[in-house]
Amino acid sequence: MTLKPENQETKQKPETQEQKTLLQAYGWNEHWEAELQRAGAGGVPLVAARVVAQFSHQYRIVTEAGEQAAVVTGKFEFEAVNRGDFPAVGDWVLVQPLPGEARAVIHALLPRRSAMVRKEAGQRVDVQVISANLDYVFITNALNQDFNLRKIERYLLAVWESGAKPVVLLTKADLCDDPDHYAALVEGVAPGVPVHAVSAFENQGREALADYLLPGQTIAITGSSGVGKSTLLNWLADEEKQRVQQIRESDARGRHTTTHREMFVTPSGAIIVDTPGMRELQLWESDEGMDTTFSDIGELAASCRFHDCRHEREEGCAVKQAIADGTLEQRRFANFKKMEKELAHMARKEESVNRRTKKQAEKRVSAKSRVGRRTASAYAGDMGDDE
Ligand SMILES: Nc1nc2c(ncn2[C@@H]2O[C@H](COP(=O)(O)OP(=O)(O)OP(=O)(O)O)[C@@H](O)[C@H]2O)c(=O)[nH]1
Ligand SMILES: [Zn+2]
Repeated sequence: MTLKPENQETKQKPETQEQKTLLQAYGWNEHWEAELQRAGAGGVPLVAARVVAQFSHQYRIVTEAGEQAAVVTGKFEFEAVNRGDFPAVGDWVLVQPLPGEARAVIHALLPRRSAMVRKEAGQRVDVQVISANLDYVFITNALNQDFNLRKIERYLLAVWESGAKPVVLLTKADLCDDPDHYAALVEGVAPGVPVHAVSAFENQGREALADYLLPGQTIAITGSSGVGKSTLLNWLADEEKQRVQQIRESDARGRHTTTHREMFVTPSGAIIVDTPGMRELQLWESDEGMDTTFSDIGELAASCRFHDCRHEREEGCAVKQAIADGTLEQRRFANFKKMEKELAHMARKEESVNRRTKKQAEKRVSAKSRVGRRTASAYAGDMGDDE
């Protein structure tokens, strides 16, 4: 008699704990729980999942039940206006598990807390989300001849704009006699941003990263080719291989960790994102990011005699004065002007594209109300159905 309830407990308890652990290991928390409640599950039984890898039209997701392939619903695709509306690595999505089928179906996206976005100004501006819901982005720069403050400024701009918090990692500290000197230079152009010198080769500076590598925190690494990102990742994930081995012994799910993926959980519990997109990040700037990255110039500009001073040949220009007396570096100002110009160029492109996209969207809506009536039954169970 006394054995029975105990048995029941041992049967149920590990299962629910394990299932919770898997999603939580990937960053699920009260915030997402609240978003899930807000989204409401409609008529279809939907479960939460995180996107861990993205291919052109297919995703790998992790649900409480494990990892699997997924595609978006036809409705999702139909309603997407640009590429940014589709799921990206790091997104939390609501899926219909479809037992017995190879792929789950993604019905909806929970609102993003942050997004690294790439906007391409070619013939048209296309918005692409490179990764979503990052807490920190490690901006890497090497402590050798490649050290480049201007590059760091550009990355900072992109990270501020994303909504994630930037951290600058100066890699290959073993190649440098005075890492502190360079760290101070970075601090000069990145007020308030943490800067750490590290060396994967000499296992140096790892303690400083412990502040970020916390359970449930999602972190991506960016920086130019050759700065040592792969080496850094292997260094950070060193114990991961062992852990995967352990999981595999106790739970078949561990096997999934060997398939292709762009997101993994480190021994410390932090979730690392490593996608080709983050690696070859093309930098895009915005007004908001500009204000944060160049707050010093903004403050100076407030003291210029003319409100609309362009800091070129104007009388009483505080920015020019700061350059003359050495408090503002000419090169930093030049970088600021260059980015400002690129921004203006992007903004003009975007404006004309927005006008076109709006027209297309209007067409879609009127087409949808026609199609909607015909295929309403097919969508009947979909989330947020407004038909
Ligand atoms: N001295 C020194 N060299 C390093 C360190 N970390 C990486 N390297 C070397 O730097 C080179 C580039 O390292 P990777 O890790 O491949 O650089 P990456 O940023 O991943 O490069 P991509 O894959 O092109 O993006 C390799 O030759 C590494 O051995 C370090 O801490 N110290
Ligand atoms: Zn001025």
